[in-house]
Amino acid sequence: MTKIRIAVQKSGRLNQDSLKILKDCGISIDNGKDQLKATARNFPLEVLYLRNGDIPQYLRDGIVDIAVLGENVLIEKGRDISIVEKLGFSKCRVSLAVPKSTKYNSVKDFEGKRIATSYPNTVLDYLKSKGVTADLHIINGSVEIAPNIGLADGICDIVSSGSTLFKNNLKEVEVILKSEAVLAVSPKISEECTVILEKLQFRIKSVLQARNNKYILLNAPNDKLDEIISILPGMRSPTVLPLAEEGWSSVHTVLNKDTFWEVIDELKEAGAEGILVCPIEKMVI
Ligand SMILES: Nc1ncnc2c1ncn2[C@@H]1O[C@H](COP(=O)(O)OP(=O)(O)OP(=O)(O)O)[C@@H](O)[C@H]1O
Ligand SMILES: O=P(O)(O)OC[C@H]1O[C@H](OP(=O)(O)OP(=O)(O)O)[C@H](O)[C@@H]1O
Ligand SMILES: [Mg+2]
Repeated sequence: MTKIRIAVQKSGRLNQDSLKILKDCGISIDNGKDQLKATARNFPLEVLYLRNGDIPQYLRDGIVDIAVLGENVLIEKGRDISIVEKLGFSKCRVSLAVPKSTKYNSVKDFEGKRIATSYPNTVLDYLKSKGVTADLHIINGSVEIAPNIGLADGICDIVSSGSTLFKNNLKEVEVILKSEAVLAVSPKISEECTVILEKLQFRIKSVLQARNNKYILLNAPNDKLDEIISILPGMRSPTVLPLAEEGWSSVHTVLNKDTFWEVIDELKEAGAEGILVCPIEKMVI
């Protein structure tokens, strides 16, 4: 039987969340200790554990059909590879930073300067688009230390909370790109594997939808129902059921987690009571 091959980061920031999304899709993977390859028990899928930075080449060569990796890595070394799904975790940005004490006006200040980075293509493309030429020092890790040891005038690296920059007395001056974990597909994927990918994508979408939404139930006096319903976005229109107590109804709907608290505040204001918020296991639209 044909199996789709997926690359997942062997260890590091993407590993656990990548496996969690497969698990939430109902796919069980038997993992032996230090195993570099594993097979799913209940889905035609094989997992290869690889370095994030090596994955674009495996996709290009068709060694793996699909992969979970950082979008920033694709921008750096896999612009020819398509993304089929953004997965919503490992959100970060790739930015230029300089020592706090450096006076900074614009990206032109990098002209002729030394920049330490693990993302040379990303930096070069960005600087080129701004008409700036700089001298790159390519290093694979601990990039933020470079200005402090005299290796560079600035850096380009991943920033998330900003604490690594802060600890190294650096300030973020330009955001080159924003990134998150993505599902990417090999240009060499077969037709049979494309069919399996479609099934997997359908499950992933349901999982992501569920993660992004909450199910809410509330009680409302009937004379406030119209106002309360007008506040609710919902999948279609909310479900309204009569309560045992005369003059009251129970309203059920789905709320997006981004607007969740604002909507709850408005609902309370409009007279909603006994608001219950429940996680959604899967959401098929
Ligand atoms: N601080 C961070 N916050 C959020 N996401 C991050 C952060 N650092 C890295 N990432 C994202 O996670 C991905 C993997 O980062 P990680 O540091 O685990 O691996 P790596 O050292 O870049 O790769 P490799 O697997 O090749 O060793 C990055 O490509 C980026 O997309
Ligand atoms: O803005 P922050 O939240 O501080 O995150 C940014 C840091 O996280 C990443 O390093 P990581 O911890 O993955 O170490 P690594 O360099 O060994 O990959 C990245 O290379 C930055 O150094
Ligand atoms: Mg890292």
